[in-house]
Amino acid sequence: MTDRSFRGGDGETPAPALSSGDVIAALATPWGEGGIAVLRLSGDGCTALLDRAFRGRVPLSRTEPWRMRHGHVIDPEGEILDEVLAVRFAAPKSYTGEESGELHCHGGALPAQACLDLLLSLGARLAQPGEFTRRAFANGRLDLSQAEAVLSVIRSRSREALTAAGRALQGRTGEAFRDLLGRATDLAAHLEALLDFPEEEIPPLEEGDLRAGLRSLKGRTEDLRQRCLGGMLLREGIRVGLVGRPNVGKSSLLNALLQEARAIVTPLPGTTRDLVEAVTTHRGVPLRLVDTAGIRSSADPLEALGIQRARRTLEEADLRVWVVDAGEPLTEEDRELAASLRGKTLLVARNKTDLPEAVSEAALKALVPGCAVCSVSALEGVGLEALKDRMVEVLGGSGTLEGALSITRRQMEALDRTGEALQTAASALEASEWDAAAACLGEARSALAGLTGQDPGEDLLDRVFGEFCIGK
Ligand SMILES: Nc1nc2c(c(=O)[nH]1)N(C=O)[C@@H](CNc1ccc(C(=O)N[C@@H](CCC(=O)O)C(=O)O)cc1)CN2
Ligand SMILES: Nc1nc2c(ncn2[C@@H]2O[C@H](COP(=O)(O)OP(=O)(O)OP(=O)(O)O)[C@@H](O)[C@H]2O)c(=O)[nH]1
Ligand SMILES: [Mg+2]
Repeated sequence: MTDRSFRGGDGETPAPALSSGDVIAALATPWGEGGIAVLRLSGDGCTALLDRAFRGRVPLSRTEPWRMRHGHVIDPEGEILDEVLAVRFAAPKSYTGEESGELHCHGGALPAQACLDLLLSLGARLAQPGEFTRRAFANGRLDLSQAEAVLSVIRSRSREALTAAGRALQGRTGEAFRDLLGRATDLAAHLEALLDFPEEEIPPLEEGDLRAGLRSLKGRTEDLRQRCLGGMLLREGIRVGLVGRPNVGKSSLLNALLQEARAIVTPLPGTTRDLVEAVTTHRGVPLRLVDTAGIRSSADPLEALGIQRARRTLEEADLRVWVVDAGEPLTEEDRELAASLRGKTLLVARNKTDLPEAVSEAALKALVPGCAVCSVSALEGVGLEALKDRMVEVLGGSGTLEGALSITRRQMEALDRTGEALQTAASALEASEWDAAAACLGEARSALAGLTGQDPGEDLLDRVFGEFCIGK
């Protein structure tokens, strides 16, 4: 058999010299019991390294790449560590774009650990979090938004989120970013050319063109922002605080929204003390609902602590649902709470609409102007779908989530910066302040360049890939 000379690490075959740190290895599947555990390697020389650990009918290096082979992983003493399948990828046709390989071991922490230890002892280095994907990025296999999308795919919590992440992984987001950057660059070049004119001689026609170009760029940026906002919602979800005075039915509403008796409900005001959190998914958007203690002034120290937490949730949530009892006239507590909610992202849930009406929608709209009021009955399960629709809409998932593109918070911030810079540029242009307009356009371009990942700094890459798990 041809594989005899490839008996790995038995002292007969000297290890090929590896430049240190070139070959990375890691477990690509979770630790613990499972069907299969996949170890992956990447870097120049990883096939030679695998030859010393894997014994099949023929050495892996002599097999056709991209085809699975059966064999055993053998330690330096000749002991079989596991029966495995192995595959090699020839550069550049691999995930990382480098020479790569995989060992598919029996699932379970021990076989995988033993095989990984062997690979490390043979000269591989344990990969850092996200290092495979980082190498794929460095080798131009993925752009930065695709790399970030890998994580979104992994973390998707709904089919809709997976679709949005899949679009980004296919490169849709990167394309859109590059398109905007290209247009911004054209505009900047146009503007620079005009700056060479003495001020009074700028042709009015050119000026009109420039304004129109900027308007269209702003429009495109806003469209993209909407699609990305949808993606953000699908990826990150919304933290929704259910707040209100005691006994209005916050816990009942939580339970009704979850269709599960999660929180304790009693007719006594002051039932809920601690925060009760639970997630439900609506139109693909994870809604993290937080039930809180009814807010009132209380002498009970325990209740007071709960109320403190309720107030903190009120401050920190992405969205507050102010729950009101429609069957009882508004109290001073209601009015105080309404005042403290003013200016925040808010929905009103007019609960207990199965009872004779004491509080009308109009009265609430007058109390919190511009705020949507949803009439519901937690008891009878009325109006809950509409309430959930509104939760998603209020945070910008209006229109459709259909064309949503998954992006990260980092990307969303850069897109926001782009929009703001374009807005300022437009105002400057209207006022014929050319230099200011050029500066703002420059800002927009640098924000977009951060998005397309052209020339990213090490710290940015550390931040992006540091979130990944080892082996991705
Ligand atoms: N076993 C295994 N499953 C996996 C991965 C992997 O690396 N290994 N992936 C990784 O995370 C994902 C799939 N992504 C991948 C993307 C490109 C290539 C690749 O080798 N592309 C080459 C060769 C294609 C070919 O066979 O011709 C290319 O595009 O040139 C592999 C995986 C999910 N499933
Ligand atoms: N008729 C009617 N009663 C409701 C409705 N929702 C809740 N209730 C009742 O109102 C009372 C208080 O409900 P909870 O859900 O405990 O109210 P809460 O706002 O969580 O109260 P605290 O935890 O004390 O702040 C209970 O008796 C519920 O059965 C509703 O839609 N209609
Ligand atoms: Mg409660």
